[in-house]
Amino acid sequence: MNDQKSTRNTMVTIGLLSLVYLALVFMAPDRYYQLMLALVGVWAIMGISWNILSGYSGLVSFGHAAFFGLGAYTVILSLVHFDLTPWIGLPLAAVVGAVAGIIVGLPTFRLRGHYFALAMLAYPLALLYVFEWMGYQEVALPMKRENPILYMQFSDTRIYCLIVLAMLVAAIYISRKIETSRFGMSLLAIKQNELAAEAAGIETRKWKLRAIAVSGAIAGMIGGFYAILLIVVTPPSVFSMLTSAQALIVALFGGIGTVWGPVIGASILIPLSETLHAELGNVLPGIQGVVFGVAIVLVILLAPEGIYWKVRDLLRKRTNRDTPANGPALPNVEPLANNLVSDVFKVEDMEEAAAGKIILEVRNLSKSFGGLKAVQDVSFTVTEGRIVGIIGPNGAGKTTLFNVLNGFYAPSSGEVIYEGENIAGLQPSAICKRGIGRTFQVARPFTRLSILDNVLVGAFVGADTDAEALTNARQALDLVGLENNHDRIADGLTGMEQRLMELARALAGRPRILFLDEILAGLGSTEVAEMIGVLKRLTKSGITIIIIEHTMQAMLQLADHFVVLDHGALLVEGRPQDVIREPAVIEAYLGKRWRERA
Ligand SMILES: Nc1ncnc2c1ncn2[C@@H]1O[C@H](COP(=O)(O)OP(=O)(O)OP(=O)(O)O)[C@@H](O)[C@H]1O
Repeated sequence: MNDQKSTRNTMVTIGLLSLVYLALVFMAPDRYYQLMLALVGVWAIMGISWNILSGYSGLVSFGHAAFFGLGAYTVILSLVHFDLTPWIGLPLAAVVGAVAGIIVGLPTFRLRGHYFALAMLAYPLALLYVFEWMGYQEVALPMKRENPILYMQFSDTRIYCLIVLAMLVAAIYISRKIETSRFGMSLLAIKQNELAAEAAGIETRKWKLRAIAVSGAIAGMIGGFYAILLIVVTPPSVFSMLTSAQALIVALFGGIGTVWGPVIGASILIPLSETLHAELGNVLPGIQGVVFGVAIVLVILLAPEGIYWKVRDLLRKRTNRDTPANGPALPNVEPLANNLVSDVFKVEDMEEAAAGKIILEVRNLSKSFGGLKAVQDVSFTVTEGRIVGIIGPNGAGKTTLFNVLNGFYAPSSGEVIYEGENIAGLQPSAICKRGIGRTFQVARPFTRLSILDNVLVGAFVGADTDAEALTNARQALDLVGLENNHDRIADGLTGMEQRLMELARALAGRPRILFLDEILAGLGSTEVAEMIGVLKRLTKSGITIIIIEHTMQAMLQLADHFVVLDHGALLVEGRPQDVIREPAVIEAYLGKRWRERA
């Protein structure tokens, strides 16, 4: 990510686009076409604003007209009432947009998915009626021809194009900065899986609020500029559904989740809709809406993530065809004997473990769902550098226990002591920040990102700077044996590679304890052996592992200590070779056939 090459490429692309834009502006035959080019810039910026919140974080907004309209009214009313120059009015509109973003975000981020999208719809509609009620049905820009530079009232439309180009370059720059920093990575993680993001130490609420503030600021500023271009502002012209829809559609059409999407979308859709409106507007009023409607249908059918990603996927497929696949270099570990028990139990290790330092102490932990006691009064300790296996029949409460230990559920009672502090009930991100990482049962790769960027998402929590995060991510890839494949795109990784990548993501946060939820699920026997080798190597570097796994054979090869749950309660705990001989464990979990084999 954030390397010099990517910054240079962005700068070169911005430079080339600016040259093309300027050439078009100066070749444009009349004012009409110049105005159209200015509008391309306006909607590209508005699309970028939408993309910063919705494209990166996945929180779809139908309400960006609220920020746009507030910006428009800020500029025009401050000029009408206070004679304030738009050069100050525009930054003021950005501040108003940012503040509005935070005010909207605070209550609305409590909602998820469709509920968030629908709630966002309400804000511009409410503002539309509020501004009408306040008597601002039609506010005209006061003419100040005596000082066109101070009041941004130029007779040459090309100057507006230059201003919008400068704002577009700034918006692209800001958006790229976000995209390639921990800000964008955090938003992408939220988009993929908000809970997993929390578990990776990302303070999701904080990043979402930052995103809506930046997004609102950009929308407010460009709304203010639109007011100057439009000369007359009415509530429907800035707060309408079409305004929000246009921001959304240029981004969706061009490519969601990338800064170039809105630029591509606006460059195609705005000239098309404006030209059709000019040519056919008399016979087909509302033709612009039709263009945007058709665009959205086409994009859903042909390229659901937009033109940018479609083209990129096609180019990548061609490149992959031309160059032989660079297979993954899996970690060089000796496959462990498939035959269990005998060679796994090393008494010396166990004695050493017993003498080790206690890193985690679970005291009388309980979690109930209504009347159901999913975890009941569970107590055990975890020794540093060891692997603790949590086992038990289906519904025994293993996942619930994991979720309480990771902060996804607050316990009904009990304590979890880590480094002298009771961490039970803290947020997942706060627990992760203290050095406790987690992987999930279902691997969740960010398919558009490289392996390195996927891992980087988890690295920010343990790093003060982006450079430190990058170093940690590379080291984590090294630990799991994926360092040679770091620039491969995550889409198309094998199940084993996805698991290793997810493990590296958790490791990149430099955890002292790692919770692994069925990390071996879906792997073949050779892969299981390889993964066991990787995990054992990790504990040699001092990491403590707590793992849920259904495959008993693998658990016996891995764990130094078993905690057995049944009906939410601790059935027995101890050394694996002792635990598997316990009649209660055989009865409740292993079954009679196990006794016959043992
Ligand atoms: N969010 C929830 N709301 C209500 N009941 C729940 C919830 N989560 C788990 N349970 C119940 O708590 C009990 C323990 O479930 P849990 O998923 O922790 O068991 P488990 O040992 O992980 O099972 P498995 O091995 O099948 O994953 C089950 O009876 C389950 O139905």
